[in-house]
Amino acid sequence: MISQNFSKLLVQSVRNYSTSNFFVSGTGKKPLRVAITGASGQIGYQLCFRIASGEMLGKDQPVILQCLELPQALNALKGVSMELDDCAFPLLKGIVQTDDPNKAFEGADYALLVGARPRSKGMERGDLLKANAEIFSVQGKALNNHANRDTLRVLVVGNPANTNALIAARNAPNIDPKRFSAMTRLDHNRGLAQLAEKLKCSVTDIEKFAIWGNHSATQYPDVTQTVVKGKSAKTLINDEKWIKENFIPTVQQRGAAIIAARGLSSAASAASAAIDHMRDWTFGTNGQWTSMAVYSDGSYGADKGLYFSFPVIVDKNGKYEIVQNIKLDQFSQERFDVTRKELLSEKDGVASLLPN
Ligand SMILES: NC(=O)c1ccc[n+]([C@@H]2O[C@H](COP(=O)([O-])OP(=O)(O)OC[C@H]3O[C@@H](n4cnc5c(N)ncnc54)[C@H](O)[C@@H]3O)[C@@H](O)[C@H]2O)c1
Ligand SMILES: O=C(O)C[C@H](O)C(=O)O
Repeated sequence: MISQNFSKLLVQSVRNYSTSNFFVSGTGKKPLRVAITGASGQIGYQLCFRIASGEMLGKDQPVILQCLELPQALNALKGVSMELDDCAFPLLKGIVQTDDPNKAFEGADYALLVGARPRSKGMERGDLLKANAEIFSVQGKALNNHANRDTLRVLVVGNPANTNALIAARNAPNIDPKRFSAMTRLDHNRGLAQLAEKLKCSVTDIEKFAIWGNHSATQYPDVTQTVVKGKSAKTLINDEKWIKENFIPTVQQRGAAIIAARGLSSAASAASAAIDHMRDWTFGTNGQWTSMAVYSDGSYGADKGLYFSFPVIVDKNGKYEIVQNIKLDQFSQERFDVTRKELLSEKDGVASLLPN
C-alpha cells in the first residue's frame, strides 16, 4: 500500500497514502502541499507531527508533507517518516523525503524554511549570516521555479531569519515578496508570557503588543500601545524601570537564555510559534494584533524591501495589513532605529547574494 523509492543517485522517497482518494471523506478538500526544510532537525521534528495532525491548517484540511534535508540527514528523515506513518494521521496524504529543493518545493502551497545551522553556545547570530545565506539563495530560486505562486506562503525560521527571508525573496523574482515572511511570533509569544506573569492575567487578556524589527537582540518589544482588559498595560505595570531594564532585555535575550540553559536552541516553542504564525496568516487574527516580519513597504521609515517585524492584523481571507498610525515616542523611535540599522547592516553583509 505504501510505496517508497530510494536510490543512491536521486535520494528521494515519496509515500502516498490513499492515492485512490486524495480527498478526506466528508471534507471534499484537496490536500495542500507543505514543504518543511530541516524536517528531521529539532524544530522540524515537532512541526511535521503538528501539521499532519491538523493544528496548522485545520482539522478538515488534508496535507502532503514535502520534507527537505541534507543528504547526511536523510536516514534520520526516514525515521521521522516512519513515525509519521505510525501516527496514522487521517489528514496526512503523503510524505516526500528529499535532499533536492526543486523536489521539496514542487507545487508547494506553504513553505517553512527551518533548515539552517543553529547558533551554538557563545556564538553570535552575525557569525551565521554568510554560512546560511547561500542556503536561502538556492531555496529562493527553487521556490521561484517550482512552488505554487498563487497560494504560496513562506515562513523563514532559520536564522538570521529576517535576512534569510530577504535573500530567499530576492532570489524568487516571480513571486510576490509579500508571500515571504520571517518569524518573530516566538518573540511576540515570549513577550505575552512575561506580561501575563507580571500582571497576573491570561495571555488572551493582552492586546496590541508588538515586536518591531529584527529577530535578534535588537528587536523592540513594544508595550506603549498595549491594553490589558481595556486598561493601558504601562499604567497597570506602573514601573518604567521594569519595562526598560527587565521586560525588554528578557524578551530580547530569551533565545540566548534558552541556549545557555538547554545547550540547544529553543525548539518546541519555536515550532509552536511557527504553527501560530501560519495558522493566523491563513485564518486571520480576528481583528487582533500579532507580530510578523514582512516585506516593508516603507511604513514607519523601515526601509522598503527589508523583512521587518511590524504589528499586523490578518483578515479572514489571510491577507495581512501592517497596523498604521501608531505614534512612536522618543524611546520607541530610538529602539526602532537600532534594529532597523542592524537589518541594513545584515543586508550589506549579503549584498553579493541579492540579485538586482
Ligand atoms: N526565528 C526564530 O524564532 C527561531 C527560533 C528558534 C530557532 N531558530 C532557528 O531555526 C533553525 C533550526 O533550528 P533547529 O533547532 O531545528 O536546528 P537543528 O540543527 O536541530 O535542525 C536543523 C536541520 O536543518 C537541516 N539542514 C541544514 N541545512 C539544510 C539545508 N540546506 N537544506 C535542508 N535542511 C538543512 C539539518 O540537517 C538539520 O536536520 C536555526 O537556524 C535556529 O537558529 C529560529
Ligand atoms: O537565538 C537563537 O539562535 C535561537 C532562536 O532564534 C531563539 O530566539 O530562540
